[in-house]
Amino acid sequence: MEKVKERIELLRKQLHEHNYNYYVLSQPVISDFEFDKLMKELIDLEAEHPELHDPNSPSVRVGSDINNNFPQVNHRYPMLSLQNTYSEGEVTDFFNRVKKGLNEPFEIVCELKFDGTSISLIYEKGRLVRAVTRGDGRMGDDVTDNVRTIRNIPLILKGDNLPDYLEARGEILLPWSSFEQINKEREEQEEPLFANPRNAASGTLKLLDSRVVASRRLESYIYNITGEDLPTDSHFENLKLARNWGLNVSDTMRKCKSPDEIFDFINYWNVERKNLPVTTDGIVIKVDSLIQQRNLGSTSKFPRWAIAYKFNAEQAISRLESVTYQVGRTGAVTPVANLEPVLLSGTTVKRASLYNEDAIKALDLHIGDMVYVEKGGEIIPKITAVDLEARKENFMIGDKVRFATKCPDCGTTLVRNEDEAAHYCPNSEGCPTQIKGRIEHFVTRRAMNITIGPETITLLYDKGLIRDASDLYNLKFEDLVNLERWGETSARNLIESIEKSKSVPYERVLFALGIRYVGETVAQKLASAFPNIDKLIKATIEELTSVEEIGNRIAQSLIDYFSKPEFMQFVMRLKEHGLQFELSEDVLAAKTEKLKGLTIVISGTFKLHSRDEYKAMILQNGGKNSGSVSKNTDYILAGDNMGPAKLEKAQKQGVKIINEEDFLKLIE
Ligand SMILES: NC(=O)c1ccc[n+]([C@@H]2O[C@H](COP(=O)([O-])OP(=O)(O)OC[C@H]3O[C@@H](n4cnc5c(N)ncnc54)[C@H](O)[C@@H]3O)[C@@H](O)[C@H]2O)c1
Ligand SMILES: [Zn+2]
Repeated sequence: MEKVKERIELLRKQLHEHNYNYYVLSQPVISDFEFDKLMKELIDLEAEHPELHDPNSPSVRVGSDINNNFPQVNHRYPMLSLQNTYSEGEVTDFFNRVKKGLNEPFEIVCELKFDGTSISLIYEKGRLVRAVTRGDGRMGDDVTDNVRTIRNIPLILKGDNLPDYLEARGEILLPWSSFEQINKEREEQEEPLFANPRNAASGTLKLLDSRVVASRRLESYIYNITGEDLPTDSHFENLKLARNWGLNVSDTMRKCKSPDEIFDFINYWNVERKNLPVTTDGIVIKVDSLIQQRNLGSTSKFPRWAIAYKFNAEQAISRLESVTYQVGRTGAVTPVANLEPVLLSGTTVKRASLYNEDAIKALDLHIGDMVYVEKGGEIIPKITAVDLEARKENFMIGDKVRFATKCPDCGTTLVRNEDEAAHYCPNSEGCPTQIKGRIEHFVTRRAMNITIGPETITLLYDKGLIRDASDLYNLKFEDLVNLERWGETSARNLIESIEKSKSVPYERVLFALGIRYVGETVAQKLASAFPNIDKLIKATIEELTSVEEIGNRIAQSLIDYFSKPEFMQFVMRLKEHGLQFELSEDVLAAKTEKLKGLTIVISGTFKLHSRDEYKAMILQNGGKNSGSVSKNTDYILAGDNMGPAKLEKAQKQGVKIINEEDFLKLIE
């Protein structure tokens, strides 16, 4: 008995933590399948031991995505989760339960289960007034500003017979193509990758800068209409009408009458879903009639009139042939597993990522091992386990995999910092891959936008014409025109493109330098806080971390960069070539110091300007914008629906609360 209690408590604790990683941080550490297995164990144990019931158990509560960066809003109708299963038998059980519960004819609607993050779009008289996340099911985060940037969410609905009050509920997702693009950029920045499009979508929806959200190409799929005076009693018909109103309803939903028809739908989409532009992780099976739905009711966590059947992630088994290492432009070394080619989710897989030394150790990997590979949405698949049974009878088994000690490119001894998982090649000045990688980053479209490909960079590097990106500005027409396969036009084009890059604005030049952890957004933040490079070079850790979103890790990386003579000389050479190392006149002219020294927290929704506009105004006027209330807060700029937690904290700390008009007077 004591044992069971301990196990239940441990499971609850673990599941709470995984919920937090998944919903709030958008960085899960275990797979959904493993999570669902733990949850099932908890549910089964709790069913056997009703005396250990706890209303706060993760088995009876919706996992919450609430963080304190957004105002919270109550849901008029609760937003629940779905009961889920991986077993066809449980789908049949569900069907029979419904049949028994209703004891009258009924119809089922089968839909794809889109794997993103849920949203409730509130339309009043056809206008989008609010968009709220699921939160804990009873209240969610108000992310209206961000949702307004999603192109297939109409701000005004079409048609005349619209209900006065309407909640369109659906999923916000990131198509595969955008997900891969974002992860490619994060990889270049050596930022942690999103495990799958779902985490990328939920992470994006909770960003504080709507402009970044707008650039990420989120999409919505609407799967439910709630409200008073709905047009019909059929969920299916209402969704069809919603499509005419302009909402994006998938045309894959089908009506079914029997378990067999449901299984046909499941089997069809288990194959066909691989051709969809977005991720799906199962199908949802719902009772069609709204009256029947109400009669069946809900638990505190999910409706009794629906169930989700989830697809298993696809796995393959293959032999590990070797482990090789790749060096990135910041010197980070990543291990790659080379496998005997094997078919997985329709593509031939030859490589899998191994992340870092700890991941290799955890798998206890040996060359020749039979390993399980899975494609969970990553750019390249990952190894999830080793077949230990197979190892026993395996005559081909080789050495235990040990992380490389030398750089595969330049032979320098690798280093690993104490609190980091990654190994680095410290030879930033002489390691060819790093040098070429930095030049490739420097010229990308979003940095200096110079039209030159990796092959040309390698060619010019091998010929000794460039040793770093600043040498691009020394290139002469004569240097290029005589190169093999080059002509006058290509030589002239490159010279012109290089010349043009001298007018690229300061923030993009900062990004182009390729300082570890300094991505586009960070570069923008730095540029507005330190309007020229000399100020940035002189900035202390404290000054750097006082800028919004700049933490210790980024600050330390900047300090390290500017303390290396080779990088300082590089920056000076770029300066001599005439690149932009300060904010342009017009940006500077608009700047004031009216809010100098003041820290302001923004909370609630506003009428006169958007949150982002207010944020920009604070920065433009020399103030600091912070996400949470603390003893350093000077003002709270409060709109409607300010989060109750923030309000209470503000009153406790005695922070002054001002409204939109007061704020605008401050900067008049
Ligand atoms: N790996 C982890 O650490 C971890 C942690 C927490 C949760 N999870 C995963 O998340 C699941 C629980 O998440 P959840 O509560 O959001 O449930 P869920 O994602 O399994 O199902 C409910 C959600 O499905 C979505 N949905 C998509 N298409 C739909 C449709 N056509 N009709 C209705 N709803 C539709 C809705 O947003 C709804 O909220 C777990 O089963 C687990 O797989 C994983
Ligand atoms: Zn090296």
